[in-house]
Amino acid sequence: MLIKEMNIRKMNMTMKSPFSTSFGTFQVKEFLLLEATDELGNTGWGESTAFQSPWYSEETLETNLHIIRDFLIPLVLDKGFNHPDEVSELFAPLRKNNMAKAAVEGAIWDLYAKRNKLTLAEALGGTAEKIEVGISIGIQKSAAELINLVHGYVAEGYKRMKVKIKPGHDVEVLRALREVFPDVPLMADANSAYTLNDIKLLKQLDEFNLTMIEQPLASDDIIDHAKLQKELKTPICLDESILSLEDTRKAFELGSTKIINIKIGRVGGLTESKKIHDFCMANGIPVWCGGMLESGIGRAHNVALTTLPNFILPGDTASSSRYWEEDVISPEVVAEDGYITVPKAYGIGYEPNIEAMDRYTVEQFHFKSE
Ligand SMILES: O=C(O)CCC(=O)C1=CC=C[C@@H](O)[C@@H]1C(=O)O
Ligand SMILES: [Mg+2]
Repeated sequence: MLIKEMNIRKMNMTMKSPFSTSFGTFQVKEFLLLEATDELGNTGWGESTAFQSPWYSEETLETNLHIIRDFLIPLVLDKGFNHPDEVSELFAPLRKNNMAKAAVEGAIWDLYAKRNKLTLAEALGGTAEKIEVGISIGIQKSAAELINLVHGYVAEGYKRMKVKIKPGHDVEVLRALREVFPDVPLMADANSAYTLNDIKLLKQLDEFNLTMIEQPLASDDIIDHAKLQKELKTPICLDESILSLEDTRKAFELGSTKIINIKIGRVGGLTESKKIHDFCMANGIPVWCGGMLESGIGRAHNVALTTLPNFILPGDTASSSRYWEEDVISPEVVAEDGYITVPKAYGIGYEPNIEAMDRYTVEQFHFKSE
C-alpha cells in the first residue's frame, strides 16, 4: 500500500447546543479531516480530535496542522506500508502530538481496511455487531435543566449518563439527579478540576453509587489518583492522564485507576488503542471509548474500535444528530435504544458526504507525490 496523496480539510461546524465542562464552553468546532489516497485510488479518512484551545490537552487545531503538514505527511507520502501498525512505529521518534499522529494513522487504517475488503472493525480484530452507548452531558445552568435533559436521554435509551462536575457544581447536582433517577447508570467527569485537598468532598460522592468518577485530579497525574482511589469506594477512571500503553501499565501498577477511557486521539491512534485494550483485558480492567465531540468520521472510528471485546462499558459515541444538524457522513451514526449497529461496508463503514463536507470546509491543503 503506497500513500500517493494526502488532503487536509480545515473544518468549521457549529454544534446544536454549547458544551460546557470544568475547563470551558464551546459550540463552534474547528477541526481537521484527513484523506489518504493509495496508488490504486483507494481512499481513507481520519479526524483530528484536537480542539481550538489547549484546554483538554496541549494540542490544538493549529499545532496539529503544523505537525501533520510539516512532519507527518512528509514521513508517509510515497511510503509503502504492509500494515497500519507500521505507521505508529514510523511516528515514534516524534514526541507526543498524539492527536496529530492519530488523524494520519486513522486515515491509513481506513484505507488499509478498504483496500483489503474488510470493515475497520474486522481489520482491528473486533467482533461485536452492535455496541452499547451512553451520553455525555455538559454542565447546565440549573439542576432542573439537567434533569430535564436526562429524562430525554433516558427515554431515548442511552445506556448510561455521564455528567460533568466542577467545584461548586458537584454534590448537590448529583444528589438532585439521584433523587429523580435512583437506578440510572450514572458517572461524573471532573476533567481534572479537583486536588487531594478535596478528598472530603470527593468521598461524599460515594453515596451516589456512581459507575465511576472520571479524571478527578490533575491531567498529568497518576500518583495522587492512587492515593485518592484508596479513600474512595467509587472506581476512578482515568482519561487525560493516559497517553500510552506505558501510562496504562504504570497507572495499573500504582492502583490509580480501575477503568480506562480510551480516546483514539489522546493515545496516538488505533494501534496504541488496541495495545491498551489488550493490556487492560489481560489485567481485568474494563475499558470504554471516550468521545471528543467528533464529526461522523471520528465517530465511525470510535464505533469500529468499540467492537473489541474488552469495551465492556458503554462509550460516549452518541448519535450524530445529538451534536450536528447535518453530519459529514452518510448514513449518519444512529443510536437506537442505546445501541449503534456496526456498519457492514468496508473501512469505517460510512460514506463521506462530500457535499456536506464542502459546506463546512474553510481551507484545504493538498499533498501529492510525483
Ligand atoms: O460526547 C462526546 O463526544 C464526549 C464529550 C466529552 O465528554 C468530552 C469531550 C471533550 C473534552 C471533555 O470535556 C470530555 C471528556 O473529558 O471526556
Ligand atoms: Mg473525560
